[in-house]
Amino acid sequence: MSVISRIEISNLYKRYKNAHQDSLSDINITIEAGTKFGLLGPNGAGKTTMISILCGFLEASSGGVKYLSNEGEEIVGKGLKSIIGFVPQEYAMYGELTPMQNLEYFGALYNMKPDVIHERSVELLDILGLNEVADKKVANFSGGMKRRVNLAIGIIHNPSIIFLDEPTVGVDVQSKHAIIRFLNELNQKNATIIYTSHHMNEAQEFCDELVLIDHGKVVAQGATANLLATHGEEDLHTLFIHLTGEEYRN
Ligand SMILES: Nc1ncnc2c1ncn2[C@@H]1O[C@H](COP(=O)(O)OP(=O)(O)OP(=O)(O)O)[C@@H](O)[C@H]1O
Repeated sequence: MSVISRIEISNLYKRYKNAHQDSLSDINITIEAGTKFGLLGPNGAGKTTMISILCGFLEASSGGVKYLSNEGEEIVGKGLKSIIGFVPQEYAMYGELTPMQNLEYFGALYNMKPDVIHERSVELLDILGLNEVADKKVANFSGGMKRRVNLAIGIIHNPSIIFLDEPTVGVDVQSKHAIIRFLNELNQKNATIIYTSHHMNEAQEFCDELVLIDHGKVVAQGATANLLATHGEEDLHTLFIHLTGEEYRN
């Protein structure tokens, strides 16, 4: 399998059916493999739309996304599906099943062998502090536990590019800490992490690179430290307000 070198997003536009304006407009971004990349913006900015297009769940209206190998070839089809992991904002799991049963189910969808699924599940549940509840129904779990199960499901097939839509929303400090620590560990093992968040402190600490979008357009992009220096801001929260304004978004 080819190793991913970068993701190139060029002249990307998205307008939903019957919408009167673009949800994404003229997006041009290159994401280098191995980065921790933040996709930030206020409510309705277009973050979920962008992640959905990047993962292939949604079609762009024009322009596109290319996953390129080290040899400069485009990675497509099954080869691409196997290297992408997606952790959605909503809980994508079966409440009546245990974490282990959920992982067995989703692992099978990736055509993983049962013994490989089992080994990987035991490892993930252990790392994410879920081994003691591996045989309990997910429906009774706390928000933080469900988020950790969501994460384990999204990466059961050991993807090298991991998309996460608000992975730390609505969880306690302990789960948030465990999730971020685990994402850092995955990144150290060369996984590319692309995530959205509303937590500016967390994003500032976590991301090497980020893009800030507002009303479907890129308003800033670059290495986190460079962006702050260029705009003369001390932290991402202030830069965010400076670039996107203070009015409410619906
Ligand atoms: N299925 C859809 N049909 C029509 N418009 C949509 C659809 N999904 C999203 N939109 C619109 O596209 C824009 C971008 O939405 P999107 O959900 O991508 O933003 P977001 O940055 O992820 O927001 P949030 O932070 O609230 O999750 C919004 O104006 C939204 O109303």
